[in-house]
Amino acid sequence: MSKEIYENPDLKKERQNCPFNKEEITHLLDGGKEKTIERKQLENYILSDEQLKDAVPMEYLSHADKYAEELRKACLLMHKLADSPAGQVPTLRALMGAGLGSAVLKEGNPLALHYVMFIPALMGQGTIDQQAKWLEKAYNLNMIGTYAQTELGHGTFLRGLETRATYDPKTQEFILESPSLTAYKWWPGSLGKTANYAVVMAQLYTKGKCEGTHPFMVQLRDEETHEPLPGIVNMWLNPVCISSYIHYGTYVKPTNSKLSYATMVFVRVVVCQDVTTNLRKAVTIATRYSCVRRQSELKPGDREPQVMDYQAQQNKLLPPLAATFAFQLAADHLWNLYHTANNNIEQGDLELLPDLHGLSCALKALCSSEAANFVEVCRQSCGGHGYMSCSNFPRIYGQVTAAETYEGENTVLWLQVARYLVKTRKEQSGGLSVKYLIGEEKGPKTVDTTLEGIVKLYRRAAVGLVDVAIAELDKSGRKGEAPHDAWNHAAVYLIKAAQAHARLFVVESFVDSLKEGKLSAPVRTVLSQLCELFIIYWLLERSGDFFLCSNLTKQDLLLLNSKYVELLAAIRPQAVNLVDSFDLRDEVLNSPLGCWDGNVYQRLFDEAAKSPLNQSNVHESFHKYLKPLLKSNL
Ligand SMILES: CCCCCCCCCCCCCCCC(=O)SCCNC(=O)CCNC(=O)[C@H](O)C(C)(C)COP(=O)(O)OP(=O)(O)OC[C@H]1O[C@@H](n2cnc3c(N)ncnc32)[C@H](O)[C@@H]1OP(=O)(O)O
Ligand SMILES: Cc1cc2nc3c(=O)[nH]c(=O)nc-3n(C[C@H](O)[C@H](O)[C@H](O)COP(=O)(O)OP(=O)(O)OC[C@H]3O[C@@H](n4cnc5c(N)ncnc54)[C@H](O)[C@@H]3O)c2cc1C
Repeated sequence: MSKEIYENPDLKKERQNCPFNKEEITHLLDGGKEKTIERKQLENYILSDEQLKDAVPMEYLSHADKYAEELRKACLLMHKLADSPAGQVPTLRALMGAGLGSAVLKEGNPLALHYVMFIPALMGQGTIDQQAKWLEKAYNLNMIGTYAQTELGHGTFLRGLETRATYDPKTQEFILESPSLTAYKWWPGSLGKTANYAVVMAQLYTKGKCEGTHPFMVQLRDEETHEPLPGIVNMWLNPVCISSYIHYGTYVKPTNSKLSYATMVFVRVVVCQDVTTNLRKAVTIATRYSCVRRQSELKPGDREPQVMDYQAQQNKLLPPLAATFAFQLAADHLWNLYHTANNNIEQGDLELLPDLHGLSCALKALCSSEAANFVEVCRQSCGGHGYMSCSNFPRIYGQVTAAETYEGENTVLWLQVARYLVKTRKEQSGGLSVKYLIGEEKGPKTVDTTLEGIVKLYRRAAVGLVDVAIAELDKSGRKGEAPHDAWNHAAVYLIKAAQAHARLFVVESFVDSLKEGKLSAPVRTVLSQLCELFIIYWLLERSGDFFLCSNLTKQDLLLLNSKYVELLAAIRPQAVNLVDSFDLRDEVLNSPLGCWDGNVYQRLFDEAAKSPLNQSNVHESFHKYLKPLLKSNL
């Protein structure tokens, strides 16, 4: 007799009479029906393998055992790559970062940097000969690489990196050295115990002249014994300069000195998608839990309500729910720009490079910081159970906040965006993704609070804040301040302008995608409600920017506030159906709070029982420490 599948009655009721086709949204997020089928096949292929399951929860293992266990599973996953039903590249993408891979590798993938940075660096920076020599070895996992750029003393300021690569024309070799403690490579993933090669970013010196940072291929460990090579600590190695600019002893300048920064651009682009995946997990866990959890009294004398029925809870969870769609659509748009720009760069056409740099910095900083804030709100919305390690919120939060720092600390990236915006506005040229900065924006006198009208307000704020920042820079210039001082003293304005630009891009991507998308009427309705909720939410959060740069009035704001709370109420009934559309398996959510069946309390109890401390009634430490204390009559 088939075992009755438990489904929490409240969740069951939430799922009745769904007015839209959930699968249509699943296909939209996957990139089409075929992609959904492929993803589900891959998930079954990976998650059905008993060898990939944890015998004990990772949190109860020592540091070294965690590493060994993650490495065991990561290597097993690589063995499964060859027979994957989804093909190598889609499988690799799924196994890196926050998606399917996180269901197996909960502490992180020791081989991630090999695929996310080492191979892309070879592909983007290596010459044809170097790619012929290294790429096959890297793809066949006959070598494991990492990307070693950050040092103890420098992570942001690449022109300040201390590692030196001096070219010796006599031996035609490069001598790589770390001249000081602060020059030690620090942070590169897998560098400690896993990788035996690295792309090392170092200052290239030739004929006594520093030619700036360049990538070098360096062997770190013996391929057989895995022992560090002699001198590895002082990095006295015979590396190979990738994308050699040394022709017969003479340095040949690259067409653009920033091409060596290209790997970072790629990762910034994929990080937007990765933090969005993590945000989807957090929103799913919090939403399902908020419909299972009943607490307090809404109507005197009534049964305790689902906490999702509190407007305060909807205000916490529905903007991040909307954000998952907004960030996904913007990340897709950025991914397309990346491919176009990259294809052009390969043909020597660098025209889109500044746009790609500006936009990838903007979106990486925006998506990672907003996602981190939203994940914390999701955690808080689950009360004490959200604080438990098994809720998965601590791990999701740790992964998303890391993205605020790695691949370019967000503040530094905002300032890069501002540099690009000021230049585009002043020169009135280029600026593919910021075309609103070229030519005069005729802002509407009265504010129109329709969707299109609100997008126009975002544009007014974006261009207005750049002008405010430029006015500050000019004011400092007139006072005789040097450009670098003026820039530093305008940083607050510059960052606001960069953030307004990033928000405009996300808002326009969301609105345009709904306009262009072939959606059924019910799906269009619910996504349009989410879109309107999100762009009003952000406007209310940043209303100062809009008051400063448009004719927004107090009346308009009150009207938008009422529209916002109406939308909360309108979307509330579909919250569970929307997160179900993400089609995130319980193993990927990895949280008793977010499981599909809503059997939260039993699963919490089962998780607690797994703790080593719960394997006996009295822990041995009682007899060693507590009992003597209790007897000591202090
Ligand atoms: C595959 C499946 C995936 C699955 C999903 C996995 C995801 C999840 C795993 C993630 C795993 C990651 C793990 C972390 C890996 C690290 O963290 S690797 C290390 C990352 N480090 C960084 O990002 C360093 C940040 N710092 C920098 O990029 C540079 O120092 C800065 C801030 C851009 C400044 O550089 P600078 O040389 O001082 O340049 P600056 O003088 O500011 O500007 C000069 C010109 O260059 C331009 N420029 C600067 N940078 C660039 C650039 N990158 N491009 C083009 N132009 C540029 C400027 O716009 C400027 O142009 P103009 O205005 O003159 O026209
Ligand atoms: C989880 C994780 C994984 C990582 N993996 C790798 C890796 O695989 N390979 C690798 O090479 N690196 C890696 N890193 C390092 C990472 O890239 C750097 O930490 C990052 O680039 C920030 O640099 P920093 O640590 O020097 O911070 P700093 O730049 O020292 O930041 C400190 C403060 O200074 C401020 N600041 C710095 N410059 C400016 C400026 N010009 N204007 C205004 N404020 C400024 C920053 O905003 C910040 O508030 C990793 C980091 C983390 C957290």
